[in-house]
Amino acid sequence: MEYDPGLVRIRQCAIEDAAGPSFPPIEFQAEQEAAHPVLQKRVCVVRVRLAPLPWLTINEVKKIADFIKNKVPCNPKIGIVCGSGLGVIGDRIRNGVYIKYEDIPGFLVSTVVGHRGALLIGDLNGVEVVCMLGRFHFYEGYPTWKCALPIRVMRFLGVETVIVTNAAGSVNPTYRVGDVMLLKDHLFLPSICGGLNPLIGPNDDKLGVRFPSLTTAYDKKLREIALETAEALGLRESFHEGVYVMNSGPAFETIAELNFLRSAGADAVGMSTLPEVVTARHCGLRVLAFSLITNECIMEYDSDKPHPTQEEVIETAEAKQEQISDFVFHLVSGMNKEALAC
Ligand SMILES: O=P(O)(O)O[C@@H]1C[C@H](O)[C@@H](CO)O1
Ligand code: HPA
Repeated sequence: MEYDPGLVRIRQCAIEDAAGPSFPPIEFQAEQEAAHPVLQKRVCVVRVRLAPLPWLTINEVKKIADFIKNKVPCNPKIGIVCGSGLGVIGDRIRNGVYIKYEDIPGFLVSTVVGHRGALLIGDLNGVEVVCMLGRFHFYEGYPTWKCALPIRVMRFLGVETVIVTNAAGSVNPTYRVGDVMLLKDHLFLPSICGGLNPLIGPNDDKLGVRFPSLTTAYDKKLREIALETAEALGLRESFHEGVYVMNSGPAFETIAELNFLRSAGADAVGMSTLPEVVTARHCGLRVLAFSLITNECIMEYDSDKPHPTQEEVIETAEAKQEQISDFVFHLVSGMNKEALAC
């Protein structure tokens, strides 16, 4: 259809100005030309379609939580995110009800091997928990805020504390494959270098503050309970506290990158967890996070050690899964006792 392109451009500018520069793309379609009844001029009628904002509002997140509560009446206080190969933690849950991610409207789907793709709600050692059997990664193509959406859903299910787990490679030479590192701090590279913080976008003050502090992101008391649990299980020697660094993935790191990360203070490197931790702290959840060290990172050019592969990651996780699930089984009980005593 013929229309005056100048007129469309003017209207487009006006709408973009009003909407602000961070608005998502706006589509314009010249629909028809008509005589303006008052101005007695021919004008172009334009249909404007505003793309919806990409972020979910609190009400939309609540709706997902309500859907889950309607399906499974529940009141979980602890949420668990299972990293690669660690879904076996769910096998210890009694009277559990599974909800596949694909059956939850507004949720996402797991696309990675080793991630089962379901929520499991039930009793873990006397504590009601909601467990994510598989998580969402940035490298799957999900924006970081979406990777962390389940954490907000957990918050609206009533969760107060989250245990976030992952598989990671060690850059600390004292760590061994099969060890566990409790996160005491992190380097969120995709956030500080790439602007990929999950809290970017409109902030709802009802959920959390615009500028949350992460100085004490990893709860000290929960780490103490975790170390006591490891001690009681005879695992203390293989437990460490350290700094986790997130690489966006999916490529594993180069030797130069690993040496750079080590010199920056990292102990272990992975491709997940931090969007969830930041989102959890923003909405007031306490966080305990740990990495299972599934491989040693290669830091020297003349090394003849095997290159890291996802198969090795899953293999180590599977070899250690019973120990890890036993640890989490006892850990939730200790955490629950502490929460009740507070
Ligand atoms: O979900 P996690 O972080 O355990 O997934 C593992 C670790 C890396 O993200 C990726 C490559 O091994 O899988
Ligand atoms: N690098 C990054 N992510 C990982 C690794 C690693 O060596 N191992 C498991 N996840």
